[in-house]
Amino acid sequence: MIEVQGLTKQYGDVLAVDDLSFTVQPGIITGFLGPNGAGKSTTMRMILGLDTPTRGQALINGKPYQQIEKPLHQVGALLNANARHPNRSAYQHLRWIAQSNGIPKSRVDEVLSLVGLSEVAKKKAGGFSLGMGQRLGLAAAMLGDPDILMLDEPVNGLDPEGIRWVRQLLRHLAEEGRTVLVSSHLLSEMALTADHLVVIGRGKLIADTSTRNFIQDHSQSTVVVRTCHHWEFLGALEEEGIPAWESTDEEGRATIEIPDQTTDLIGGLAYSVEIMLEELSLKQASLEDAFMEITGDAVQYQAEVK
Ligand SMILES: Nc1ncnc2c1ncn2[C@@H]1O[C@H](COP(=O)(O)OP(=O)(O)OP(=O)(O)O)[C@@H](O)[C@H]1O
Repeated sequence: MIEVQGLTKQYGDVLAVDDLSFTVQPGIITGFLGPNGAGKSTTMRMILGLDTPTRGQALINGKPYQQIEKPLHQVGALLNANARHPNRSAYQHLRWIAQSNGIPKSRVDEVLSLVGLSEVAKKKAGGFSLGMGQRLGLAAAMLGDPDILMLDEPVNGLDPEGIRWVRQLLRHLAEEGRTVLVSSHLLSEMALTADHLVVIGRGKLIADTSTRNFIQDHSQSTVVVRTCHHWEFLGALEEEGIPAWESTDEEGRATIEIPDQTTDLIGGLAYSVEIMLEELSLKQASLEDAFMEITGDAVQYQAEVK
């Protein structure tokens, strides 16, 4: 389990992380979501003891990272997939990490096979593609067979097959009962990967909820109706106490928009009041739009500081 309590990081004038508190539970995939510059990497670095908090603390299984004995056996992290020596082979890279942490050679072969790099294990890592680099980073994170995995944007730059592979691997690791925290700036990706979401914007906590609830709360659907009996139908809606507003479609025709209703109900109402509809459709707000809206301040902020 990871516990973040009042975590704050100030870099000069920039408040990168602002009084952040959340818990990451084992057995599920937790998505750490926020636009670029929201403070995800800084938070992860503080959890891993690579950056000192200005205030607050982060605990891993009840202890600050620095107090953990054999940390690689408890926490595996992928922060920067390019952190490898270009002239070392994948095998040498992992062997070096394993050796300095008392991990047997046999485990190197195991993780290479786990990430599908066995066949290129002897090749220089400098020539690896982005996807192979991510796989090598994941192999390094799993070397100590840790209970906790923290991965910063692990699917960045991967092709669809690579993304699916990472998703399946994370699912497998969570099903084994591990704590999995994975960051991303893409809600669409996290909606498919994570069970739970911790959403931040401008260093602040915006949401800490199940992915299902987050999607339900932020994906609004609106029924759109077009009818020659425009005013009559608006009156019928009012009589039923159903809120609606007037709008126009792309061709400039008058429409009625009815939020949070189903086409079944609105179609049924039209039938019951004997009004013919020329159009009855459902407009779904994109989840990504909702995400941009709630984290919008953070994007604005980014534009200002650059
Ligand atoms: N070492 C540093 N010195 C000064 N400012 C920093 C430093 N590291 C991060 N920042 C600033 O802190 C804020 C948060 O950055 P951070 O990298 O944690 O965000 P992020 O959510 O991980 O973004 P990204 O998805 O782009 O990696 C940004 O405004 C960034 O410019």
